[in-house]
Amino acid sequence: NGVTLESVRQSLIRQEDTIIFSLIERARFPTNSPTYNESYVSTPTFSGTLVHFVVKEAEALQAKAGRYANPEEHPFFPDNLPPSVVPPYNFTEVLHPPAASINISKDIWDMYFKKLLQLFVAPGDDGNYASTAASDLVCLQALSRRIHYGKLVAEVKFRESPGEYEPAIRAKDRDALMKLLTFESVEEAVKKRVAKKAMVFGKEVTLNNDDNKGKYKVDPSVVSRLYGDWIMPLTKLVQVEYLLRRLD
Ligand SMILES: O=C(O)C(=O)C[C@]1(C(=O)O)C=C[C@@H](O)C=C1
Repeated sequence: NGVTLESVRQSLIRQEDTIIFSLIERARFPTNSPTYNESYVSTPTFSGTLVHFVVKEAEALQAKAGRYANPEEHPFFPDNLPPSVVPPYNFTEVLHPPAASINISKDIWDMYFKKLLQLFVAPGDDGNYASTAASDLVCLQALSRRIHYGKLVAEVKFRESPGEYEPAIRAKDRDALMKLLTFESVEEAVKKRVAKKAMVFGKEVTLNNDDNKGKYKVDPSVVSRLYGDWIMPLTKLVQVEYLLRRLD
């Protein structure tokens, strides 16, 4: 089949649009801390935060609709998901089967709530907790898809030069694998491009030509930082995990 490093990079570039728009949508709301406070939700059947509740219930619904039959999708709460009600689609098998056991959703969840959110959301409370949780869900799913896409990136890299990767895989040498799969110049380009996209997508659009006064819906330098400090490192972690299992 026709996956190349070029084509997977094109997909990562396209996914930047989705991620940046999702951040812009979340940034419409202030922090809204009750969304993340366990004492806010009261039901005898669920204990946890509102965002946990919304993500779990949304995943149950989407599981029924077949979302997780796609190897590119990874639920945050994989335990006890209901079965799909739709017939299976025959997705082409590109990944090495042990890939299915890799799910770093927990790390993505922690990164998003403990690190990212406070960097691009203004403090405050406007009562829109349900919409806030719904926006978080969209961000989390976009980030998860991008980060787990590292499986495919790693597969393509392995296929292009198995001889380079095999010794490091056999030696279980994570540092060597990390070096092999890293392209500094690509990472620099990603950071610049996402900042530029944040400028373009996050501009106020008016009919006059008034300039934007340097105001954007999410700070372009923050988007660049999210990618450099969190999104790309987790994508690389997925690549290392994948490669370590590539010869199993
Ligand atoms: O483009 C690649 O080669 C990737 O592996 C993707 C990615 C990224 O996450 O954007 C990760 C590691 C590389 O150093 C460069 C970029």
